[in-house]
Amino acid sequence: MVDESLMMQRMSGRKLSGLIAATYTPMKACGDLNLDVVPAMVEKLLNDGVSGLYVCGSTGEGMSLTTRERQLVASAFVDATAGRVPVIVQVGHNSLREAQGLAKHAQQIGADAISATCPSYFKVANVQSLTLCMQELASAAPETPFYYYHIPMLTGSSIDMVDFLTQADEAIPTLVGLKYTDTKLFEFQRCLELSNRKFDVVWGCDEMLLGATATGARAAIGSTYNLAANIYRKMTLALASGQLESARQWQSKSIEMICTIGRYPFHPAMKAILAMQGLDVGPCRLPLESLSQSQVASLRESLEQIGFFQWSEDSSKPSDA
Ligand SMILES: CC(=O)N[C@H](C=O)[C@@H](O)[C@H](O)[C@H](O)CO
Ligand SMILES: CC(=O)C(=O)O
Repeated sequence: MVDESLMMQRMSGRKLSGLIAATYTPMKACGDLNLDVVPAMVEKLLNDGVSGLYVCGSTGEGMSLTTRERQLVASAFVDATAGRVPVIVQVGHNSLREAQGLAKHAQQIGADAISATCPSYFKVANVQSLTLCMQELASAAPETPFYYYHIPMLTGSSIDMVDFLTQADEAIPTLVGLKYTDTKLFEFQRCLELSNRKFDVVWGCDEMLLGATATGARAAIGSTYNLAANIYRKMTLALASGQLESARQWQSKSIEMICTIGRYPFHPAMKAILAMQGLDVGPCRLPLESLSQSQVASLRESLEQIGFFQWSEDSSKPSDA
């Protein structure tokens, strides 16, 4: 049975805020999980000032893991975090039954929230169908806040999110908001402003965080907050103190970093950068062209050239770097 009072308590105005890292899933060279590294990953992120973790998302390769592995990864991050920041577990699956199992497990281990993409092999074609799918999924974790994960570039379902929030509000009692990974700032703004700012709509495109912050974003979930949370924090601080030009320069550093990484297979390159920062999280699960030694060397050189290692670590202004 749904414990309404508990639900109300958990959801009463507690919105996410700040930078939430979409964590990598650490693996051994052979491709098996390497969960021993999780505590060190969590400590690094907390030291970097990250204010939440998003586990088994796109960055964490949730879709490439077995159900059991996803449960183990979720438990490892929840345990290592020990309540210091919220942990959101991504439970989307092409099989809604599997997704329900993951949702139930996430609730049992005490995840602060769950989040899910829609099924994507057979496309979810309209808002009614999306609402029904997510209702079925979220009902398996009736005491855990739910964020729908809107990422049309990967799911192929670009359903209007204002329509979805409007319909799903009643149908899904645990729905608290969205992880919005698209570039339509106007749609994001409408979602934020819907029903007297009822929903927690979290921004998911790191290279446009400045625009999203100006639009009203209070929280962002992304992959590059694993590597360079610092530059985004400086950007947000600059914006908050009216230094728009400086804020723009920090966003421009983020774009430069992402474009540099984007010249290589993206996720393996991100994992290689974490290794440069002292955290060996191994290869990716899919054979996504692991970087050769010479590619790692050239990635490092390109990052040095753009000043990445200075501006992701020190506290100087971008113009001083
Ligand atoms: C597809 C994907 O992984 N999107 C992430 C968030 O949802 C982002 O954090 C991007 O990785 C980031 O914005 C770089 O393009
Ligand atoms: C980046 C992101 O938000 C994800 O990994 O799902």
